[in-house]
Amino acid sequence: MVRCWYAADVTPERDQRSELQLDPPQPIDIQQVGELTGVLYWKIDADNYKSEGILDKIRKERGYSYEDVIEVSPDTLPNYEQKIKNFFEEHLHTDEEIRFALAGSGYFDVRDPQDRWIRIALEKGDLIVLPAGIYHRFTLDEKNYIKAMRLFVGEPVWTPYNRPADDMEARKQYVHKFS
Ligand SMILES: CSCCC(=O)/C(O)=C/O
Ligand SMILES: [Fe+2]
Repeated sequence: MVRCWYAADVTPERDQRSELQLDPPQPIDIQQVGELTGVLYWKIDADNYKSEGILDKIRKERGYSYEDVIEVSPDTLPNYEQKIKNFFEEHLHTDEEIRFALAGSGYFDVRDPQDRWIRIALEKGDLIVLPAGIYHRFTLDEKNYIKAMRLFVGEPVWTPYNRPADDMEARKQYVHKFS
């Protein structure tokens, strides 16, 4: 099962790629993360997802018509340094952010209703959906590699809106549901 915990701040001594555990650690399970934030989660067989059928069912039910694959590593991602920096700027999107880890791992951080960071350790086979309007960020972990499928309803829009974006309609709707 995907591991999640409340995360400490990044400091000069604690890199974004470290676990950022609190002292003492404050784990939280993904069901609770979902209740607090609206994040959805599924475990999928990443080696057999085509025959397994779970991904197809999710895709049909939620209307995900677009897919591509992103490989985040210094060797594979064009403009890597800038993209890594952008991914870790706290931001929101006007649509869901859907990521299915095919290989490797990384951390998605999402804000809870008290504005605390919850860290979600995405690994091979984890599929998460971040709702439109949720403040979040992404970083690789210390292994420095993830390959993920990106899904979308219709033509993809990847635009991040950095915090503060509280006046955006997507944010207002999100806050109305989860606060
Ligand atoms: C694991 S995919 C890289 C992160 C990303 O695409 C994104 O939009 C983060 O917010
Ligand atoms: Fe994002």
